[in-house]
Amino acid sequence: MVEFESLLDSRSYFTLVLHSYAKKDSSPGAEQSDQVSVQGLYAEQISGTSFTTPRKLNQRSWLYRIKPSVTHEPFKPRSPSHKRLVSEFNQSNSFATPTQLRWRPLIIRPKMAFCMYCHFCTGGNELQMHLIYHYHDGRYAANKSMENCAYCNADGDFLIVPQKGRLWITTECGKLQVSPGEVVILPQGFRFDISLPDGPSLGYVGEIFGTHFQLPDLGPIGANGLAASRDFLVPTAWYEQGPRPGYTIVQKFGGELFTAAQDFSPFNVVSWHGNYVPYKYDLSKFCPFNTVLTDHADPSVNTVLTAPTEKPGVALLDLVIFPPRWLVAEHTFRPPYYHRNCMSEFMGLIYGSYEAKSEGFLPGGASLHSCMTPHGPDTKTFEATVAQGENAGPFRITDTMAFMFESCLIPRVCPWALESPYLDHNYYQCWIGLRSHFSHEETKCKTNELQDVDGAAAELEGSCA
Ligand SMILES: O=C(O)Cc1cc(O)ccc1O
Ligand SMILES: [Fe+2]
Repeated sequence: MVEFESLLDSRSYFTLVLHSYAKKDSSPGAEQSDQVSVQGLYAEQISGTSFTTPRKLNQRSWLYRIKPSVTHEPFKPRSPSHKRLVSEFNQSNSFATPTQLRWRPLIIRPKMAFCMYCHFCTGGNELQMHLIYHYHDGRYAANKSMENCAYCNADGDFLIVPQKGRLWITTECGKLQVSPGEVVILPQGFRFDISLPDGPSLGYVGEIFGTHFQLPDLGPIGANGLAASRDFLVPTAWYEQGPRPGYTIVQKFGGELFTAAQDFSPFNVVSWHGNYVPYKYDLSKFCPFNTVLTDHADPSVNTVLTAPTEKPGVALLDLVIFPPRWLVAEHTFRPPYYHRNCMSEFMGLIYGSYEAKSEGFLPGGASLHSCMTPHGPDTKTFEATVAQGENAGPFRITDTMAFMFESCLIPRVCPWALESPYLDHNYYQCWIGLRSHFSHEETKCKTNELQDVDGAAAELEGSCA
């Protein structure tokens, strides 16, 4: 593994260029693309931003490979029955709903490989945004390693959040082992395969289009805190040689799947350098921030990565986490407040329990609170907090990792997510028991007291006159 230092610091004008060589002396020559490349390798560039994107945001890498990616049979559409599962969402095949939605954890059906059966449960629309941005998120379930095939997402970047079972991901830049508690970014265009060393694997997938993730600015926090760039890891170069008859590239392109046959492995990159590369991050390395005296900080305080839009501070997708931490706020309602948000919130739970939900939101489960949909702690959480009284001592939230994908786009929900047996039709019930704690009598009394004080003050003034 190589450290990803400063790669994500888009503000650094001198972005450190990473390089990795799987074989001695396979480093490129003085030029990116030598006429006779070092050790007979083909030089191939992969661009994650347009050629002319300003330098501080420009992302590209040079891959030095045994055979170039272009050496394959023509792409053919995959069978229509499978296309349905990954098609982009539009007004006719998905629904916008302001209802609070929650899904139970998925149970894995037999023989599902990651690349073929992504169970996306929500889609995005572009109505409120520049056309280039789309967004959808959901969950994956797989119990079969990919064999003799690689997946390539030509549309956008995948953010994968495993919840159960490790993922062994081979990419063109090398191998990444990603465990629950870690997240991995597979940027647009990179070919990868996923095998499942622990058997069945569950988790969440977000996909962003037209932009890439970066570290959030730290503002007044200063130069340190939240996710540190040195904790993002990229793979070291790794390659396989020799014929691979019947090898298939599965390419997601415009929301549909295509396949192309080739007779060699796409993982034939002997060395690479550049700043466009798959990477992973261990969420336990995150340095959270929080309230230290009163009031509840907005969850943005613990943003791991952000995919920005052109509007300052408005994200196409923020990855926010709720990690173990101390809650110390004095006479403050500590759980998440009741709220409605112009941003849409998709949440998942990797392990433990979530501070706003006493039951029903399980590891592997998911919830969706769309733009301006009211939500907040369930009745039990509220009542337990009130019962604790105003002066609860410091309390450590432990053994938990929840996360949120927060987006300025309004998700559209696919029919199979709304008709899913995992949908919790009783979700709304968790708030129905919230009763009024307001007492008109007490208020009246307090108002009278105030009037008395006013009266006394007037008397005092009068006596002074
Ligand atoms: O809705 C949620 O549970 C996420 C959330 C947590 C929090 O502490 C404040 C706002 C918020 O949206
Ligand atoms: Fe929320």
